[in-house]
Amino acid sequence: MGALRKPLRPGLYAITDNRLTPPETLIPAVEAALRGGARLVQYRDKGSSAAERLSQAQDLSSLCQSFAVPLLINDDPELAIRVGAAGVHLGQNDCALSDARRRLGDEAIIGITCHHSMELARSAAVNGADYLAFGRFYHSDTKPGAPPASPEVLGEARTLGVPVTAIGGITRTNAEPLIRAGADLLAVVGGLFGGQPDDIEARALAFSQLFARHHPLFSLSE
Ligand SMILES: Cc1ncc(COP(=O)(O)OP(=O)(O)O)c(N)n1
Ligand SMILES: Cc1nc(C(=O)O)sc1CCOP(=O)(O)O
Ligand SMILES: [Mg+2]
Repeated sequence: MGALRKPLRPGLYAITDNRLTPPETLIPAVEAALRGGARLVQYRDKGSSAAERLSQAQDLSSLCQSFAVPLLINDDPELAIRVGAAGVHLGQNDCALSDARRRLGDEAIIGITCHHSMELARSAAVNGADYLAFGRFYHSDTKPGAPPASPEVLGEARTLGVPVTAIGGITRTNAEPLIRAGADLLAVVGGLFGGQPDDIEARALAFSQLFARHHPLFSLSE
């Protein structure tokens, strides 16, 4: 793996969910994740109106800036521009990486879903993706139909020199093999925001401690 580019640091990648982090708890929930050491945040909301999404993304953008942690917007480069987010996450059925890059500029962080495919990963790397996302690694209540992946792809993808993200059903108790296999970031919804809200910070901290033990570039103090 090369050094992480732009402001990307290895660690927990917190992804919001309009079911688990509804508008009234979104900001305290993400703040707890940031206090626990989340290194990247994604606003992913498949249910709210455009006006609600704008308001929530604005609030998240301010919060993430106060922690100096990049905020990415799922699927929606225009919303990312409107709220001054650091970038976007795009799947294979979302807008093309080249279009998003043209709209957001060279400094934007653009992550690409690669499922379990090195072919998709090579194409995303050649086209300037800032991280490659593989998954799902475990059963996911958030996205049960996501195609499965196995950890070997993480090690293979490291050879491309682009940061590698793992997603899908990840919890504190099943995360270690994914970091050891090569994940720079673990993208988590239910394993972070599911369960008791009071425990979010402790859950995030547990992920951070796993990175401290098993990722060569992780630093708790950064
Ligand atoms: C970090 C990360 N990895 C994968 C996804 C999934 O993106 P996509 O395939 O576009 O599916 P939706 O999230 O849009 O349902 C992601 N969002 N983040
Ligand atoms: C949004 C998403 N994408 C996936 C993929 O495999 O591409 S899995 C997933 C859901 C992640 O949520 P949880 O941590 O609750 O499983
Ligand atoms: Mg998408």
